[in-house]
Amino acid sequence: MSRIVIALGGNALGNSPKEQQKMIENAAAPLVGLITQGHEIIISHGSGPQVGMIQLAFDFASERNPRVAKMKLPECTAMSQGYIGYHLQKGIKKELHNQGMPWQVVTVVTQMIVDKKDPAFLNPGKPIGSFYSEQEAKEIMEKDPSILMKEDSGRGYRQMVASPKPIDIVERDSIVKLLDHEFIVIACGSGGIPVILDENGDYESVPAVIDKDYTSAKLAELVEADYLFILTAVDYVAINFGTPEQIDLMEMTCEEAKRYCKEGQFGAGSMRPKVEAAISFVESKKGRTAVIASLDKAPLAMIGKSGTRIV
Ligand SMILES: Nc1ncnc2c1ncn2[C@@H]1O[C@H](COP(=O)(O)OP(=O)(O)O)[C@@H](O)[C@H]1O
Ligand SMILES: NC(=O)OP(=O)(O)O
Repeated sequence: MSRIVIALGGNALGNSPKEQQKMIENAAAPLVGLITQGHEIIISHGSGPQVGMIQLAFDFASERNPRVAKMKLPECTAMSQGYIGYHLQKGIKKELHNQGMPWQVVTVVTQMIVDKKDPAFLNPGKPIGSFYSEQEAKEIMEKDPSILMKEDSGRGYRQMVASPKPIDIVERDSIVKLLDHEFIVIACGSGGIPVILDENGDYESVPAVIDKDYTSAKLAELVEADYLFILTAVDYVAINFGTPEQIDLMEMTCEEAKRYCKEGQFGAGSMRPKVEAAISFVESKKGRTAVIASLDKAPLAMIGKSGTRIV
């Protein structure tokens, strides 16, 4: 029996509630399949697109109706944890029911401790929200100079926000207790709600979005997982990505992965955090393996027939 943390990418979850529910329904069978094989699973997920969408919806509504308040990033992140967690609970519960299995599935609203002096607060590098053309991005920045838009892995321009590194999970004990009682746990969604400890020992949220890949690696380490599966929108990690010389990688060692990172082979804010998270998890203890694969091919990735293994 292995303990497996599965991180679902926000961009792999589609662009609307309907698409998201469909993607999750498709993923539910292989996820439940892991449980029937005797494994224990913990699910985390991203929400870069969803957090941006929620923030934009509140900005738009509050400009038109004074009864609607603007919503800050930590609250948008909390809402995305609830919204995506709900779809995951629903999809997985349905599959459990179809297979006549008794397990319970539960989402934990999770806060993640970050360092208030993290240099990421001075250099926003996490893409959130939809993709825009260069012209649209310029217009958005002119209208609101507090917004920074940058190109994201050849896919268009997106809003960039601060993304500090995760340090510890506030609800860690609750997550472990739920696992010990055989719950299927969805936790650390959207990278976790970023909080810092104030002088009184209370947690205070900070305006940022943590990368769910780093968070998932941290979660996997803290719950002593054997495997970390990072499921996204591409089947493999590639070198020379997006060029005629693209090579999909079936496997890479941590040393090779570090070399490719140095060469700038992986998109900042997209594939690079996944590879760095995989390295950090694999190096945290002997025998740990990470796999980066597509949500579509999750069943194949789980039997080693698709995706990139980092060993
Ligand atoms: N070297 C690379 N190999 C594969 N994909 C890459 C690479 N560099 C950048 N990417 C991009 O990274 C994307 C995955 O990052 P992202 O969309 O942020 O993930 P998610 O939201 O699913 O967590 C891929 O869909 C691809 O467009
Ligand atoms: N929070 C986060 O990393 O989301 P994505 O995986 O959707 O980018």
